[in-house]
Amino acid sequence: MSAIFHAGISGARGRMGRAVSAVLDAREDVVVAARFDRGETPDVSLCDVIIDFSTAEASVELARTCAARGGPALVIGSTGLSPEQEGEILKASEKIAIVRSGNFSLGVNILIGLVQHAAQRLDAADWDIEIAEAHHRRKVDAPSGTALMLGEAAAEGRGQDLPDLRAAPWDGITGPRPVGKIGFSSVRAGGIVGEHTVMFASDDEVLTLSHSAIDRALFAKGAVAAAAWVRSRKPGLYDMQDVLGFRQA
Ligand SMILES: NC(=O)C1=CN([C@@H]2O[C@H](COP(=O)(O)OP(=O)(O)OC[C@H]3O[C@@H](n4cnc5c(N)ncnc54)[C@H](OP(=O)(O)O)[C@@H]3O)[C@@H](O)[C@H]2O)C=CC1
Ligand SMILES: O=C(O)C1=N[C@H](C(=O)O)C[C@H](O)C1
Repeated sequence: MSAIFHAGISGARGRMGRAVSAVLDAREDVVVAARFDRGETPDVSLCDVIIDFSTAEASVELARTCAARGGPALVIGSTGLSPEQEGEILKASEKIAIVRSGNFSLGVNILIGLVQHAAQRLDAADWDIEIAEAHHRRKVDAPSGTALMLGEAAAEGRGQDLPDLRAAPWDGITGPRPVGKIGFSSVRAGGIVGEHTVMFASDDEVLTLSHSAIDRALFAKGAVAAAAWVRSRKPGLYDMQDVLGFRQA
């Protein structure tokens, strides 16, 4: 059995916080040293690593707090961060090790590689890319963090940055589709855990790559694996591609 470590849960009473709690409680090598939510000041000194599924603002605040004292390491799953907030996380990662990902599932992290591969090989002049996602009615951000990661992978495949390729939402008299843009669409309904589809469409054929999350325990298991991985890493900003060994140093 691996050495025991002390974990904290930020956003502990939320949907993901409860899922993470269940995964941690089932492990013999983890002591849950802190659980906290909105309005509670955590004693982060009790933890080797904190798993955070809360809000963009709360994640930035937590990263600042941990960076200021040189630890603990963080696993950040919150989505909907602005570019400025992403910059704050990057800054904190100069002092502490952080794994940040919009999706901790193995399937989505394989899908990212497939999307990049396809985008690299399918000529932007002929192939349009559309990313569609569906989530439960309580989700507050759109497009989902996963959809944006898939968009980044597609843009990378085309040798560009997503902000340069992201299409404005199709609504009203849009005119013809601009060549090479990446479109996004979102559905919010019922209890859908998480559906993502990347469509590559030419005049002659359509290639569709998709992923369905069946139980959010999936994300919790991935986040706990990331926590076990990151607690002994040097400061830096990592993602699930690093945790899963998909990115070579
Ligand atoms: N990366 C991934 O794989 C996944 C990411 N997510 C993302 O995780 C985040 C949380 O999702 P979910 O669990 O469904 O949302 P919930 O709203 O169910 O949970 C969020 C929790 O965070 C709490 N919170 C708010 N402010 C703070 C704070 N300052 N410090 C600590 N906790 C705080 C909330 O409290 P209160 O209710 O009082 O505001 C709530 O209990 C979202 O951004 C979501 O998109 C979700 C699933 C997977
Ligand atoms: O809010 C959720 O529920 C989810 N959020 C993540 C996202 O924004 O992609 C991951 C997952 O799809 C569930």
